[in-house]
Amino acid sequence: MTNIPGEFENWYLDYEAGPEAVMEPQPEHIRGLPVSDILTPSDRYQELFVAVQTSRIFSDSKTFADCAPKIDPERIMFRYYLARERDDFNLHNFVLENFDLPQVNESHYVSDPEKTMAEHIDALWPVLTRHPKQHCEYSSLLPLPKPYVVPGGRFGETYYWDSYFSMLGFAAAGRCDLLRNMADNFAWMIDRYGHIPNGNRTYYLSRSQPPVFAMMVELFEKNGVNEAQRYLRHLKSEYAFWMDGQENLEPNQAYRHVVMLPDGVVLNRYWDDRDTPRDESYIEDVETARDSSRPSSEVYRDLRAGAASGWDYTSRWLSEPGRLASIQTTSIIPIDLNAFLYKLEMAIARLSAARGDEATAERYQQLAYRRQEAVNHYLWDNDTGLYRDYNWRDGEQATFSAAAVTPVYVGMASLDQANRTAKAVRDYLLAPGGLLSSMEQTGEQWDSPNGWAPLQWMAVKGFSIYGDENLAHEIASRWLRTVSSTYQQHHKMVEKYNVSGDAALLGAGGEYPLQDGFGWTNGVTRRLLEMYPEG
Ligand SMILES: OC[C@H]1O[C@H](O[C@H]2O[C@H](CO)[C@@H](O)[C@H](O)[C@H]2O)[C@H](O)[C@@H](O)[C@@H]1O
Repeated sequence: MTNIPGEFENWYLDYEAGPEAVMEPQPEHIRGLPVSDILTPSDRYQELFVAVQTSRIFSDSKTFADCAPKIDPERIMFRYYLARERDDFNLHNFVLENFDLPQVNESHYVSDPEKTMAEHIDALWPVLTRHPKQHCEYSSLLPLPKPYVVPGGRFGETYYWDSYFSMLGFAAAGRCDLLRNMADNFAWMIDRYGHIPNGNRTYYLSRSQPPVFAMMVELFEKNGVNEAQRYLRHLKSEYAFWMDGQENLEPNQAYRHVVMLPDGVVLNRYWDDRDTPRDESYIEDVETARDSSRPSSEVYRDLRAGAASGWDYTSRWLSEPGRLASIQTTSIIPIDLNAFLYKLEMAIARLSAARGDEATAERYQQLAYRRQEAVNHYLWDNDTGLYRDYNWRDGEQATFSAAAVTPVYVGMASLDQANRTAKAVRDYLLAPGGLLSSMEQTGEQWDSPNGWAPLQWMAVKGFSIYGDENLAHEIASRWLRTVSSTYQQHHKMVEKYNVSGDAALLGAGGEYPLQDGFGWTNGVTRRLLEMYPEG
């Protein structure tokens, strides 16, 4: 099979600062940051945490996980043990007296209906930007050295994979300051925590999210690779995190993110180091585990691994579509994760070669080719022409979903594979309002009828790289029509959309209400408007 390089054109970065070959890690006290609290709220507040979450005094389980204590947490616990013995004890009042509730900054933002959608998006970036000085001691928020952009709504912290798609919009708006700040924050987290967490919350530290740092770094590759060089060390550290433990595996064994297949090749899966209910979805996870006959710890681990995938939740991770308790994320080798890691291997190879380190370049290129071969063997179905996830425990391929565009997007597919993926996308996923997430309708938010900005972007860009400009333009224009008609009706951008029909509908499903803001929708839409000004 002939391969088409997954290069992006070096678009429009107007980045002036000189290249820095290495960005040395700096101890936190040098940067003036407080030492992070690595206890999550459930670790710290124990019985109080369980009481608050199970009594449902907040409709969203994330609210209490994001509360900041007004005084030292140990004193709060002391007060709690005394207060709860009293007959007139009121848990809700106790929480309000002892904690500050999270604020949603952009809820006060009033859209100007006169603004075009692009102007609205550009005006929102400052509203969605958080500054390091807002850190509260003992809150679950992890301080970051530089300003960062959040998705919006209940998501008041930075999110790993969302950020790449938001960054497309910063670049289109000429916000190179934000681009650099975001990339530097993620590099800093790799130094500080050994990986990029799901988001900058203590309760997100035990997992990561789809590894897209190599794609962020690629945004700095204008005029060769000089600007990207400063992140090479971080790319290697991130790779070590994802491959941790591979050297001790035997065939059919798995450890954290790595799985050894029967022929000795290693591919990756999503994972979370904890196996308890998620702090931010505590009661939801307890109820899901109750609905399963498996040990609760296994269900919790699979729910957490599903959150690490960014597709929380989807039929891709379920053995019985529509039944969340059948979740089996850790049994699945996902097509998108392995494509992102191919991209990471190729980025390390390319940046090492540019530095004259041929031995490292050669090693990572071989790793990438090996992964590509293994994906072709286990995750590519040549009979039907589909990329699918692979269940390594039962040795079967799963159903087709929009994740199949990822190998096209990263340049890992042959021309034949890309063309056959394009045909499958047209046949099964192209809907009037854009690209559906999957063919299943389960009530989960990463299934049909929902469409999400990151999936539209990877499809548009991927098919365009492989020369199918018709399909690329078709997806882009359908998506832009969906987003702009919703914007005209509601003057807002949201997290996900129902793309199944001609009329623009807001997305629904999943474990929390639809959020507006919204980082990655804004970023992808802004960039697509630039690529396709006529729609
Ligand atoms: O609170 C539940 C879950 O929420 C997050 O997932 C969803 O929002 C993220 C931010 O936009 C996005 O990255 C993810 O793809 C969405 O499914 C969070 O990432 C999960 O860890 C969390 O449990």
